[in-house]
Amino acid sequence: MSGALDSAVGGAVLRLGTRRSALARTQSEHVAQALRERTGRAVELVEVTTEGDVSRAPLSSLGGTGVFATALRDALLAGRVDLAVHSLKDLPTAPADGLVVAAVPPREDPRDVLVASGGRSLDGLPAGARVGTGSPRRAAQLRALRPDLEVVDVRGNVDTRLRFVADGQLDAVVLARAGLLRLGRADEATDVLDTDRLLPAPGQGALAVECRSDDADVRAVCALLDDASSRAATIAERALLAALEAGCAAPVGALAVTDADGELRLTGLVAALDGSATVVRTGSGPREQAADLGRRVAEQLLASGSPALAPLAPSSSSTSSADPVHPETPRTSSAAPQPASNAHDTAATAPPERVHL
Ligand SMILES: NCc1[nH]cc(CCC(=O)O)c1CC(=O)O
Repeated sequence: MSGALDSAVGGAVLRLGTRRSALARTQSEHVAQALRERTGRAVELVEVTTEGDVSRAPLSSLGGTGVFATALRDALLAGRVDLAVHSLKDLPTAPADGLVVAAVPPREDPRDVLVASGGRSLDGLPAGARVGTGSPRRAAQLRALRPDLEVVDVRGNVDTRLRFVADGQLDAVVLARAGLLRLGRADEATDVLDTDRLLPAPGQGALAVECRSDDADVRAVCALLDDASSRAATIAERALLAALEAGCAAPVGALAVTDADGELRLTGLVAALDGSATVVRTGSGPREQAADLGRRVAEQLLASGSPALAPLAPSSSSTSSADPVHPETPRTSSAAPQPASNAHDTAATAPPERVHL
């Protein structure tokens, strides 16, 4: 079970824990194949059922969809698997005791896309069109861009969401381009939403390969997959998210890119859930100080005094819960029927779900 034993026998089979969704399996297989190619080691996928896949569960930590990560992390800590692949945007920002992100492989396209019936673009959707997303970040930015659309709260895996459009229940859905690319379905996108229109979630498009901190063998193997620029970008984005989680309850977007001189440039956004206010700040700095950059841009956002920044109600943060997978049918967003009001009122009556997808 231990890393030491694996090293002793040399080339022991690496057990890679994966969730069972098509996207999770594809991402895991992608990492498994990269490891096989670079190391010649055998890698087998071990399916781990997570709370997020089977039942309603409380968030395991402030601000994260820990439901997706917890069972994989438990399997790692129990020695049932040697490594696990997460969508970085689903991984809680709080580090897990005894575990380490051993690799951030080269990031896929971080942008969101629209998949609309009739091949429509976002601008081409008629007023009143029903657009599905389960993400407060996407909902808020969609409402800011197109207040005339009806944003519908949908849950379910990528295939389920695409089916809502195919069978006419919805006019469109918004999804991560990275997920569609990995599933070989990127050609179903009808509008690629540039990041100045819809800023992605922190970590979107990136994977995290996690293993036990004391497993030197697996850490060394995984290090071969690490991409310094993807890692630095996601460190900055997640530092921004972590700093904002401590201070506000609004949906958050963040994207860092490496510019021509090798510096990181980070854009962060918070939005009122109803789209009535958004605030965007940017900053840049050396890659080696990515976390500082994230905290600095977060401070600028917090200092903006924008009504988009709903203060975090003392009692709300630990009790809010989210189930990003079920039910499987679209339902009108709980935020939609509320009269447009400032973000402070919204936070007081209905704390937004602490899910930053
Ligand atoms: N929680 C859902 C989730 N987690 C990661 C991805 C897409 C892949 C990525 O962002 O890396 C998705 C689907 C989506 O947002 O459309």
